Amino acid sequence: MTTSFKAGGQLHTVKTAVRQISVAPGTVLKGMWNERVYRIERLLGRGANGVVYLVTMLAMEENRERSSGSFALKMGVDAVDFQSEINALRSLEHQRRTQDGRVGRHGARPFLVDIDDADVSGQRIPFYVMRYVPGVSLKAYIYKNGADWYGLVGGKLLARLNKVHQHGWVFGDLKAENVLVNDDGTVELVDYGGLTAMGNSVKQFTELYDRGYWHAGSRSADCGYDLFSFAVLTIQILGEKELRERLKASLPQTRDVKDLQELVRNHPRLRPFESWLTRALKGAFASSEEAYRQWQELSHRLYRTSKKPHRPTPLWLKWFFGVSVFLLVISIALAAWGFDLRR
Ligand SMILES: Nc1ncnc2c1ncn2[C@@H]1O[C@H](COP(=O)(O)OP(=O)(O)OP(=O)(O)O)[C@@H](O)[C@H]1O
Repeated sequence: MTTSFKAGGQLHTVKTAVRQISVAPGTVLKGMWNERVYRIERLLGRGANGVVYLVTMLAMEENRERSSGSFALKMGVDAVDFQSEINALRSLEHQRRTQDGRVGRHGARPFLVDIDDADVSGQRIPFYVMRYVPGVSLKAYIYKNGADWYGLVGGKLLARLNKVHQHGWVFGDLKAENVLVNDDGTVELVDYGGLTAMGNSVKQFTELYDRGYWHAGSRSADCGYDLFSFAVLTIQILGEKELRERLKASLPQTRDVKDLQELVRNHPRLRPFESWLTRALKGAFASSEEAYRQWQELSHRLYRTSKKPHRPTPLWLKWFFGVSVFLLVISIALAAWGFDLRR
């Protein structure tokens, strides 16, 4: 759960109202001010601040509706709740247009497409439209494909964070749900509500991944803040059960980064990453560029010395193997009973 600068009671009211938002697939929404039209395709996710749907933008051409692309549309209860996310996306969009100079090319899709209100069952609902990121959460990806893939995917996530840092930002609210991984292993970040300019104070974060919560440093936005969250994320993905047990056994006031370091040291899946994780937890990397390079070196070394990440065996191959073994056993049995198989 994300903690933000809202007062506790107010946050609770927002969450309850957000839970009640539900729009059926096929519903067509029209923005009240910009008059763009969207068809709801399916629910993508639900958070504390809003509900996100996959939508198709519809354009009218010769009195007929024509689809003009897929996007993610986030609805909430109060436009103020979206303000920090919208500001962040606006800044990223501005940067994309001015610095990258690649508008319109593949891979340079807009961060922010529209901001408006819509009438949903007689209620005015604020929404904004952003680029759609295909994929599943990092946790779901590793659960499906196996922990061996973490070295590769973790490297791609660090490369993304490095890019954010190079543009003068800190992501701020890094957590498993905000990292989406595509089938081909492409990693993208979603929910820019925690994006903070370097040097300012991070205001939207999730306690578990927060450096301040572990008494390991301030909430001042520097690249070490995101690298710390990345280290906790790694511990959570590779040692979830042990981390949960540790959290249950300690009080938030007494939580200490040493608990995390000890967990890493004693966990068979985390120990190979110990040197890197210890540096990230201590804030000892000079830059995320250095952190990325060291992660790549380490995971290549681990990849070469351990077994290669396996791809799941296709079902047909398992059946083929099973049937072959069965036929072999039958043949041996028949031969043993004196049947001449050549007759
Ligand atoms: N652009 C996007 N493309 C695809 N899926 C998205 C996109 N944005 C959000 N989602 C999905 O919707 C979920 C909720 O969105 P988001 O994290 O923005 O909500 P939130 O209310 O800010 O959540 P939190 O409780 O973490 O603050 C995400 O975890 C993700 O699965």
